[in-house]
Amino acid sequence: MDYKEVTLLLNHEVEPFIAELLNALGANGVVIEDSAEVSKGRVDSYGEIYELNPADYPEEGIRVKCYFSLFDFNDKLLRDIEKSVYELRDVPITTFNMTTADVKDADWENEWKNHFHAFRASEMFTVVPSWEEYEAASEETVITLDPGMAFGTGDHATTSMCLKLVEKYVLPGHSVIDVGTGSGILSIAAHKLGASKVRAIDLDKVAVRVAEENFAINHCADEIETDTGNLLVGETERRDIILANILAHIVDLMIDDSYKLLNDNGVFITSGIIAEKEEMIVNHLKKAGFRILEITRESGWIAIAAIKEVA
Ligand SMILES: C[S@@+](CC[C@H](N)C(=O)[O-])C[C@H]1O[C@@H](n2cnc3c(N)ncnc32)[C@H](O)[C@@H]1O
Repeated sequence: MDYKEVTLLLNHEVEPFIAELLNALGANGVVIEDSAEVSKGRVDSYGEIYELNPADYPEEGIRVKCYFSLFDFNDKLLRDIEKSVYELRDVPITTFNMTTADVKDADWENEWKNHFHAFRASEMFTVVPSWEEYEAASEETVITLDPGMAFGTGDHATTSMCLKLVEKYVLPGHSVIDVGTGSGILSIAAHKLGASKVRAIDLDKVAVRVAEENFAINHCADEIETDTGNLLVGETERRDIILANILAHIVDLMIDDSYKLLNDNGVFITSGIIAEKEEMIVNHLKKAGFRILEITRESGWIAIAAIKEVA
């Protein structure tokens, strides 16, 4: 299928909100190019700086590319994007520019590849694109990924915060369900940590296919169960760990079911929550019976680990 690419130039303050906003309007994928990345540089495990190509990044602010199928695209959509950006509460809009272009499906898949290089995502895990040669140091555990059209290269703040929490709370023998698995990255991490049973589900059929491909690349296709599914609807098996990196208003819908489906002392690890929604989610978690173990924060996003504590 061919897509319409919508490119937005925006000031930095919009960054924590723009992916959620565009996803809510039906975007099939969002890529954010941040001018600050060029000056930051990236370090791989040998201490070499990745040379980022400045031509791939805007001179200032952020460039956001998102993709809509031709069925969903029309002039009203562009007006809705502009209106939603200007309606963001407490965010000054000092730069706004929007252009569109036609892209072939294959071009969009390749767009990821310009921005995705091997990187250390947590103390233990290094995420490596499937098309890149990488020699891991002895202390690194590699997750090999081709995210294709699914979310989850690991370098989004929400994914990397979840990975760190997965590394901390998933223990050998645990049973895990990964709701909104995307590329499958968190399930692969849980498996590599010794989880004995992992189930990865996503509402999006394409994401489930991509996750299955990534499980195969990481030699764990036979050990991780996959399915399409809407949150925890229809799930009956109790788990030690529930993972959900989705969006605050969606996570909110699964808090009570998560509590019911966790074993005693089981942990719910969740992200995709913008800082402004922290209070709402924390209050709901506590009301459901959870105790908050920790909250981590990065780039305007938060991640939470909460325990179903039984005295
Ligand atoms: C932000 S991505 C997270 C991907 C990956 N788990 C990660 O941490 O990088 C959210 C995923 O949740 C899926 N999703 C959204 N709503 C869902 C729902 N109601 N039930 C299951 N999955 C859902 C999306 O299709 C997407 O793949």
